[in-house]
Amino acid sequence: MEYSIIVNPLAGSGRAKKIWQQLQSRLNELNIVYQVVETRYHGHAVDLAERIAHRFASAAATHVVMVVGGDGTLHETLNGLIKANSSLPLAYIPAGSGNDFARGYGLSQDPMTALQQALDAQHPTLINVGHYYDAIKQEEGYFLNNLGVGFDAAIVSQANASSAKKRLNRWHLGNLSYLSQALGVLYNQEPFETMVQEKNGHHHLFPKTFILIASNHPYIGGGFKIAPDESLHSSTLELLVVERRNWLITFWCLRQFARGRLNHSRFAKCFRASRLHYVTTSLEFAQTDGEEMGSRFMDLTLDTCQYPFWGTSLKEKKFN
Ligand SMILES: Nc1ncnc2c1ncn2[C@@H]1O[C@H](COP(=O)(O)OP(=O)(O)OP(=O)(O)O)[C@@H](O)[C@H]1O
Repeated sequence: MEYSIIVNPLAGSGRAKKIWQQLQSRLNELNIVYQVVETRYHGHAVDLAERIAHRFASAAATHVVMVVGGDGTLHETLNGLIKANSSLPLAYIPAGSGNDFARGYGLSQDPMTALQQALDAQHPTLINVGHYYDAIKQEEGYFLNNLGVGFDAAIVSQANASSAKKRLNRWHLGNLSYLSQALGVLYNQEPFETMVQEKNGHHHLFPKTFILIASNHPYIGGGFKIAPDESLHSSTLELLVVERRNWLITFWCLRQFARGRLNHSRFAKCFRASRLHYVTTSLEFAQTDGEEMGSRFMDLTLDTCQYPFWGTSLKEKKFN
C-alpha cells in the first residue's frame, strides 16, 4: 500500500506536529511509500483530499489517504474525497484534542498503535457516514461523528472566537476553554423551537429545545457517550432532543450526559432511524464534527451512506 498523508500540524493544540515527527520516523524505518502534505488554513484538507482523489483515481486498491489530526481535519478530508467521487480508503491517526471518531471506530488514542492498526489492515472496512441536506441553504455535506444545533454548537463557536482559547492552547489546555464556554452558553442560551417529522408522517414539536444532536456513533466532545447504542456499522442515526425546563432538570440532564445516560433519561427524546427530518425556526448555531456551520435556520434531512475505512479495530466484534 502507498499512502497520501494529510497532517494538520496545529491539531491538538500543536501536539500533531510532534506526533507526525514520530510517525514519520516509523514509516521511514519500515520503508513505507508515502507523500505528505500539511494543512495551511481552515478548510485546506478539503482541497488537498480532492486533489489526491483526482491524482490517484485509478489506484483505490493500492492507495490510502491517511489523516494525522483531529476530527475536524478528518471531516474535511472525507468531504473532499466524497466531493471528488473518490473510493480511496481513508485511514486516521488521532492527534487532535477530541478524537471522537477514533473512539467510535476502535482506534487507539496512542498514535503509534493507531499507525500499526492502519498498517495491519488487509482490506477496507465499510463504515456508515452521516449525510445532511439543508433545504434552506440548499447545502449538503457528510459527517463522521455528529451534527449538533444549539448548546454544543454554541460552545464550539464561542470557544473558537475567544482569546482565552488561544492563550490556553499555548499551554496545551485548549479543552479548558470549552468548559468555561459551556457554563457561559448554559447561562445565556435561549431555548428554541424544533419540529421533528417521523417517517410515518408523525410530527413532534419541541418548543423549548436546548440540545439537538444527531449522532453516527456513541461519542461527542472528547469521549462523552451521547448515543451509546449507535455504531459506525449501522445505517441508523440517533437524534437526541432535550428541552430546557428548570435549572434543576438542566443540571440533572448534564449529569446524565456526563455519565453517558442522557438518551435513557425521561427528559430526553430519542429518534433512531436511517432517515431523519427536522426543522428549527430561529437562528441557531450549528456544528458538524466540531466544525462550525455558522448561525442559521435549518430544514435538515439526514441519512447515511458508506465509505471505505482503512484500519483494524480494537473492538472485538469484526464487521467485514
Ligand atoms: N494551518 C492551519 N491554520 C489554521 N487552521 C487550520 C490549519 N490547518 C487546519 N486548520 C483547521 O484547524 C481546525 C481544527 O482541526 P482539528 O479538528 O483537526 O483539530 P482539533 O480541533 O485539535 O481536534 P478535535 O476536533 O479532535 O478536537 C479545523 O477546522 C481545520 O480546518
